Order: sequence, then C-alpha cells, then structure tokens
Amino acid sequence: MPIVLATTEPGEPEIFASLQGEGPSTGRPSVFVRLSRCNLACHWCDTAYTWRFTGDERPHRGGESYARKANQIAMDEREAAQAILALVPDRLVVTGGEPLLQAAALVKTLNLVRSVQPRLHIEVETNGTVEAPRSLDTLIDQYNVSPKLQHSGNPASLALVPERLQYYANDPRAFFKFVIAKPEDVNDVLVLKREYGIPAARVQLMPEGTDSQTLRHRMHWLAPIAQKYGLRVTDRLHIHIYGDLRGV
Ligand SMILES: Nc1nc2[nH]cc(C(=O)O)c2c(=O)[nH]1
Ligand code: SF4
Ligand SMILES: [Mg+2]
Repeated sequence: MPIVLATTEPGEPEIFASLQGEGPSTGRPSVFVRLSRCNLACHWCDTAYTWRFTGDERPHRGGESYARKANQIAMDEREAAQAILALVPDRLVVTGGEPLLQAAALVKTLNLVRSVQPRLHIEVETNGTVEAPRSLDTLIDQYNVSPKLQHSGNPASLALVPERLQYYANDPRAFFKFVIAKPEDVNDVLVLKREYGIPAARVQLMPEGTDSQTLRHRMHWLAPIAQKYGLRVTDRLHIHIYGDLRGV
C-alpha cells in the first residue's frame, strides 16, 4: 500500500528540512514529512490542501478547495523512505493532515528509515482522534497532540474522543498543544485538563495565526492567561521566519 503525501507543488512530495516551529521541541532541526488527508475540517486549518479537495463543501475560512491530483502524491514506502533519508534526519516530524490515518504505510516507511538511522527521534503531530496500532505506537518517541476545541467548527463528537484523550493524558510521551484564537477558548482547555487529568507540564497554548503580526498580538493576551493557570505557551517559529508557506 503506498503512502499518500501532500505536495509542495504538483508531483513534489512535502518532505523537507526545517526547524521544529511548534511545541516542546521548538527550535530543533528536524526533517518533516506531511501526509495527506484528515478526518476533521477545522475552519482555520492552515493545511487545507491536505483535505479540502474539489467538491468538499465543509466550511473553511478561505473557502478555497484544492485539486486532488495537484495536492496529493502516492509513493511507494521505499521511495518515501529514500526521500526522507536523503535529508539525513536525526529527528523526524510526521505531520499532516492527520498522519495516523495511514498507519500501515507509516509503519513500513518509519521502519525503513530507522533501519538506516537507528537513533532517529520520531515525533508525530496528531489531532488526537485516531488510535495508532501497537506496531506504529511503539515506533513513536513523542506525540504532539492538538485536540480541536469548539472554535475549530468540528462537532465535539468527532473532535474529542474520550478514550484517545485519556490515553494521551496518561502517556508521558504525549504533549498537548491547544490552538487558541480568543481568550475564551482557554476555558475549553481547562475543562479537558481537569476531566482527563492532563499534567500542566504537558500542556501548551498556541495562538492561532498564519502571520507574525497576528501571532504576536494574540500572544500578548495569551501569555498572562497561561501564567495565571500555570500552563505553557508555544509560538509558531516557522511562521515568523518563513511565513505561511508549504515545505518550511
Ligand atoms: N517548521 C515547521 N514546524 C512545524 N511544526 C508543526 C508543523 C505542522 O504543520 O504540523 C510544522 C511545519 O509545518 N513547519
Ligand atoms: S485536524 Fe489539523 S489538519 Fe485536520 S483540519 Fe484540523 S488543523 Fe487541519
Ligand atoms: Mg503547520
């Protein structure tokens, strides 16, 4: 079964070297691989080209839809592993879309990469709704879990899966990264934190925004809220450095 990746331009898989821009590993040089497809539809999603294909009418901020052919590329796992290895990763960030939707292909790809780079650190960016089978779970060093709150526009019945949230709350490999667009969004975080017993040291609040000015403006009110509740913040370093582009 091939692995389906997003593209930076038609026919070019989104595999790139950059600095981890978000979460607890911010600032670390890493290789990124972006998988196509998602099971949610956040109205402010910054990677709608991974899921909002022509004919998908679910509401999205930009209203833009994307031709599947130009925005997806199916690769043999060996070919994908080669492309990743060409960038000589010691840290790999697997993102999407929702990468855990392609568990079987991901297991194959990651095992191939690890067979050449045995000390590879593997982080997965996930929306926290999809269970990774054991064969995949055991390959992962760090989960960056970003559960989607009410303001994402997804029904809670799809976005918040209690059994998954409890699993990550109990797993020291999992860090929670909540996207915050307005101060009231933090109330949803506090409810989830209490309900699942998520340790404060594994909770980060991240401003929603795809330009430096918005991030900076929102960080101004977000930082004192985080301080008040003893939570952490994370910025989006790659946006400040490069802007909202693919492949960075
Ligand atoms: N540099 C960089 N860091 C990131 N951390 C999470 C990303 C994502 O899109 O999931 C991302 C991304 O797209 N670029
Ligand atoms: S879960 Fe992530 S990739 Fe999926 S729609 Fe939401 S922001 Fe986009
Ligand atoms: Mg991103």
